[in-house]
Order: sequence, then structure tokens, then C-alpha cells
Amino acid sequence: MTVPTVLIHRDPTLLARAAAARLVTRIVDVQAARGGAALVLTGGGIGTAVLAELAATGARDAIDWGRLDLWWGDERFLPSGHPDRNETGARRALLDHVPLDPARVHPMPASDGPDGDDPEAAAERYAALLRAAARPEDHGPVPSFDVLMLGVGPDAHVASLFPEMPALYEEERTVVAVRGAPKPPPTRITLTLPAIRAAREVWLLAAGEAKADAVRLALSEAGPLAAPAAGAPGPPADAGPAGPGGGEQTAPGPGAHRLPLTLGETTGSRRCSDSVTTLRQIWGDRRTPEGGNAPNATAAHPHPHRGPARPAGRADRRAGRARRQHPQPVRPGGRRGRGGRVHRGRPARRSVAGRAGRRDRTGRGRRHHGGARPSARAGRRAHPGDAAGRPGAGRAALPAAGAGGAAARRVGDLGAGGGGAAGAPQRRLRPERRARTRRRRRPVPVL
Ligand SMILES: O=C1O[C@H](COP(=O)(O)O)[C@@H](O)[C@H](O)[C@H]1O
Repeated sequence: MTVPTVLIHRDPTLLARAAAARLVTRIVDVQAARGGAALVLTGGGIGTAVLAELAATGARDAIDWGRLDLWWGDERFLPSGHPDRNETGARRALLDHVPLDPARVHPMPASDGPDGDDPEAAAERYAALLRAAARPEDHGPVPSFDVLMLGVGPDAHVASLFPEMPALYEEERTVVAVRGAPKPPPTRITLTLPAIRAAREVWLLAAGEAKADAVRLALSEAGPLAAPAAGAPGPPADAGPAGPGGGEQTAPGPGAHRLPLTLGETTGSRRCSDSVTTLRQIWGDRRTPEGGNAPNATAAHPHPHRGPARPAGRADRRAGRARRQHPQPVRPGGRRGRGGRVHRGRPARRSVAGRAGRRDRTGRGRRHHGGARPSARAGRRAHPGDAAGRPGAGRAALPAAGAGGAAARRVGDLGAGGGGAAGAPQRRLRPERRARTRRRRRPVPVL
């Protein structure tokens, strides 16, 4: 199954800079390997901010702009040059400042374009353009985009695929018109999910408190109908053929169905490989080093099950002792992060469990020694706040994920297996078992 990669950055500006830096690297790498590269742009606040940061960085000169194809994931169907068009924003932020080959810039048609005010015809025109650009090795009606960026709306929409709307049912066409979109303007053109899934990498970009619920949905097993962002990374890798053209397999390449996602407004910068872990990290990081909830988190996410932070208790003191007995090495050049600060340099490789131990900066929680699967590890990543029912506390805190399916089971694991479950004492490992299980820990690269 595709495992999302989640990158969390301190604030939207850092997020945009980091995404821009990643874009440079990715495009340069692809161009070095294959000559050209294909990038799909998104509109919206953070998507445009990424382009502005790309324009601002000196590293942009490493890109061979003349060999970059630009496509759009969606467009508001408005006259050319309209300030609300995604194309207009992208041109202002980046395209007007770099030496692109105009023939390789492919905006979606405007409402005063060759098809006039006919979004269906305009969508078909764009689909034909994509089809013409697809090479035999793309095995489908669209090019295998190297990076496809998507903003995420507060309702978890991506591109112009809004929850419950007919475009989400599309299995054949790669581009469709959307009428009656809940977000203005109502008429739009959008890539469909099969076209999005043909990308080698899909990057979901979400910044700010208003997007946190959408991110939670995207990482849960909510279907794309309820949360279109959840459908962007594609079906499980072992689910067999899936791609534009119905059952015809696209061959999207080794990185396909990855879901790099960036969430702003949190602290730290880390990579993890388990969505439940990630959710816990997102929420966990909202706690201040002093043990209270960060004020913005509390205000913007009123969860009925979240209780107030409680003072450190017995389990917390035990965790502090464990940490002192097993200090985590810090690589020269990096430093241990604390809430609200950025990690400098590239932290040492360390395991999920190791990160979990470090994450508890106040002496609460405990260091984990188990070699269990990630969800169980996450479950044992106890935090006293869990007992108080704060949003790391499994099903109760993640209503959508808890609604059913495997996510519910995983989330359930968190509550049941988690030492943080109310009143559940945490199992202490004998020293020799600690050593054994520590050896089994799989290092997970972090940023
Ligand atoms: O309407 C749109 O909204 C989304 C998200 O925009 P944001 O301002 O909330 O970041 C965007 O990704 C999409 O391309 C756009 O057409």
C-alpha cells in the first residue's frame, strides 16, 4: 500500500520555502536523468506562495527552464488575465520571471478562449493537449507528470474536485468541466483523479489551522468522495490496474502514489512513514514545552474529548528517568528540537521510536523500545495528554478515521495499546529486552 510521506514545517513561509527547494532538487534531478521535466501547478494561497519562493531563490537558476513543461491541475473558468485565474497568479509569482519556453507552458483554456464560454469544450481541448503530449512510455492519455502539486481546501478539495461532486466519479476522462462549485467561481476546469494519479509524485500542500481537519481526513481512510484529497495519491500499489482509460494500467513509475504533504502551523520538521503516527505528531507538536496546548491549536480545534493538559504524573517521571538513562545522540551540526524551533541542519538518522522519545520534551511520556509495527509503536508513544483525552488519543480524537475500516482499527490500537489510554499502566521492559528490541528498531530517515 502506498505510504504517504508527511513533512511538517513550522509555518507557511517555511513550508513554501521548503517546497520550493524540493522542487528545484526534483526538477534538476529529473532533467539530469531524462532531459525534460513536467510539473503541474496548483492555484490557491500556498500553491502560489511556493511559486513565489521558487522565483525568489537563487537556486532557481539550476533549473533548465526551457526544458520544463508546465501544466495546471485546475483552473477557474474566467476570462484570460482575470486576477482569480490560477494562471494569472502563477504568472505573477513565477512564470513572468523565468526563461520558460512559451510552447511548453500549457494553461487551461479561459472563458474567452477558442471555445468561448463552453467549459465542457474547453476541458475536452485540454484533455486533447495532454493526450498529444503523452509519450508511449507514459502508457496512458496524460504525461507522467514528475511533480503534481495540489493545494487542499478546508473541505479537503483538491484541484477543482469538491466533495461529493460528479467529477469525482470520473474514471475515463482526464479533464472535466465543473459547474456549481461550492467555492467561487462556480465554473471550473479540473484534472480528474485518474489523471492526477498518473503523476510520479503528488504533493499536497496545506497550511494553517483551517486546513488541519482536511489533512486529518486526507490521511484517514475517508474516501475521495468525502475528502478528494484522500484520493489524490491513488489506490494501493497492489490494487491492480488503475489509471486514466478505465482498467488500462498506467505505468506511473517508481515514485507513484507517494503523498508528500506539508502542513504548516506546526513545530519541527520531520518525516514519518505512518499516517496515524503523523496525526499524533501533528497534534503532539501543538503542545507547548511547558505542557499546555498551543493557544492556536486549542482555539482552532475544539475537540469535545480534549481535556486540559494535566501536570506531570508518575508515568511522566518514569519517562524522564528512562530518557536520562538512554540519552539520544545528537549529530554535530544539528540540535535537539524544542517546540516552536526549527531543527538546524539535517538531524541524525533515528528511528520512529527514537523520535518519539525525543519529542516528549518535558519529561512526560516515555522512550519506546519495542520493535513493533508503526501503529503499535505510535500507540505506545504515550503522552499524558492522551489520558486526558486530547486529540492524540485515538478514536475519540479522530472521528473520521474512527468511523470505520483499517484506520479505525489502527486508531483503536492507539487507544488500547497506548500507555496513554486512561489509567493504563505502561509496561516496563527488562534491560536485556530493551537492548534486544532496540537492535530491532528500523531507522527511518528524517529531514
Ligand atoms: O480554488 C482553489 O482552491 C484550492 C486551495 O486554495 P487555498 O487558497 O485554500 O490554498 C487550490 O488548490 C485550487 O487550485 C484552486 O482552484
